[in-house]
Amino acid sequence: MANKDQNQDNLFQKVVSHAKEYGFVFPSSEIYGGLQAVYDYGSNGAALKKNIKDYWWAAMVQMHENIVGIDAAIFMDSQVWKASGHVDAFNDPLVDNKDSKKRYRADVLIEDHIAKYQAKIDKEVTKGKKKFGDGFDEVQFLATNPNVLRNKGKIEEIEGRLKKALEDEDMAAMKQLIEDCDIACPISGTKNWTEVRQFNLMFNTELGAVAGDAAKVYLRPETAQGIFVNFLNVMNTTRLRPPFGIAQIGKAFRNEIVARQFIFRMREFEQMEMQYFVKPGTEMQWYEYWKDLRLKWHLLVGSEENYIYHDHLKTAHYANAAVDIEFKFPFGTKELEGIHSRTDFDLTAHQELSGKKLQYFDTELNKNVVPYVIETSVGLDRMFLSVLCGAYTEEKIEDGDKTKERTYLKFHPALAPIKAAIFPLTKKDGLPDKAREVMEELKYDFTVSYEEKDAIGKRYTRQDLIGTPFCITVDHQTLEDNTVTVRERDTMEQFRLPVSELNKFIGEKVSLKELLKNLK
Ligand SMILES: Nc1ncnc2c1ncn2[C@@H]1O[C@H](COP(=O)(O)OP(=O)(O)OP(=O)(O)O)[C@@H](O)[C@H]1O
Repeated sequence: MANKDQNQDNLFQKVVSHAKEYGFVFPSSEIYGGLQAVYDYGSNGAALKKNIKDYWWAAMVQMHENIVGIDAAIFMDSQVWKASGHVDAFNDPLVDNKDSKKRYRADVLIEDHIAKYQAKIDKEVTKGKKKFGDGFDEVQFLATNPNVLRNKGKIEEIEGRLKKALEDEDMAAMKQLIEDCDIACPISGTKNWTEVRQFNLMFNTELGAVAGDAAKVYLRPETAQGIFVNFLNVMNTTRLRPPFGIAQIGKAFRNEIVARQFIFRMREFEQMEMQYFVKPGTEMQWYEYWKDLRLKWHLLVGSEENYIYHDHLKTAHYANAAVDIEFKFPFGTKELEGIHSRTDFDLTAHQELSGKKLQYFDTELNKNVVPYVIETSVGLDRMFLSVLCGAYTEEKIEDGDKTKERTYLKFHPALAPIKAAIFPLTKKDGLPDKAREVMEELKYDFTVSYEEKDAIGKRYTRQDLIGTPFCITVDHQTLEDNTVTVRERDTMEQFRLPVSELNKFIGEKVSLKELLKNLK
């Protein structure tokens, strides 16, 4: 267990370093020390991110004739966030240590404390395995060992109290739990805590130049509300009626208290959300449809063993069913995408506060109705991280009598930042000119790169590290018969192709159509 965790920790550190070293993700304002939980995307990262967006947009908007895209502003009337419940309820419990001045999420402090009891149980199991060897019966051991039972009891007790305090939004109970658990600040080592209080995750600023007149506005914490407030505009301009969807990709901002795990939890991030408006009573059928289709979308570019569904037993105040698609990140299996049946909560709330009817005329019922909504919501940055973690591959390869390590990013070609790299074998004999000619043929359709520095082997390695699926080498034979060597990233196989066939060959491999026609 400990070894496995250690490997996973190492793997995560490697992915984070790789992302920086090869131009995928940099800490924001790094020359000034970096801004916590804010990141910039480098040349390869920006290209990968764009390809993920295109993949999502094609699957959601282009492939569904009843789904359209919009691009709403980040700033919205602050009444939007009153109606949606964010002003009153988008909170996390927060506690400060008075000595270190460090701020924590109270529930996370308690969960980290619970993890210590779990670690004690794991240690007992390791000891048991050592002692009893092949005769070790783990189930029996867990059910009877007094140390295990004591620690299990502690976990159950603390979890129960935490759950109740969160449900009741009882901050005093949360503080009491921190005291009863004797939790010390990891930085100062003291137990000198402030009261636990609710902390609203929305950032706010002022709109308007004249002091006093300026209105408070929030940076949107989700893109969904931009869709709800445009429900009528879209219906009126597209003539769509339920079932239909509105999709959007855009930035969202949350002042997360615990910002860790790289781009998994950021303060500025992007969401790809779609709200599907349906006739009341049909929502569960559409919920199942989207639950199924969204997982299939992930599986087309990822390995099946990395994804699971996690049904929510307790749903948010606005939902009557909710499921997460979770991904096995190296630091744990965590939410990647949420599919929520949001009922008519949002439209009804906006209808009440704005006084505008947010309804459609249902011809079967012969009356105006507020539709129900199924939402699919995936973080673009989290998707990026899942794709990066899934692609990071280290393997041993035989090279004569030596064994070498090879690291590469096994992106699906449709997502790879660069589709093909073009190399002249040498810098002599007119090969660079010929290679430039090949590049000219390809660059209008694909993102390609040209390299002539270093030996071919080194150039292959550099492209492997950024996940380029094809390397194309122009050699002396090219000058005679206009064929090139194509080397495939994953198999490292090489074969010759006429230059005239390259567009078609690469086009099929990276085509969203080839990928998405399997999305059924
Ligand atoms: N701080 C964040 N950084 C990056 N992505 C995020 C962040 N918060 C949410 N997301 C992404 O947006 C999606 C939808 O947001 P939603 O409000 O359902 O998340 P959430 O349940 O609050 O997430 P979590 O429980 O991880 O905070 C999430 O599935 C996730 O992919």
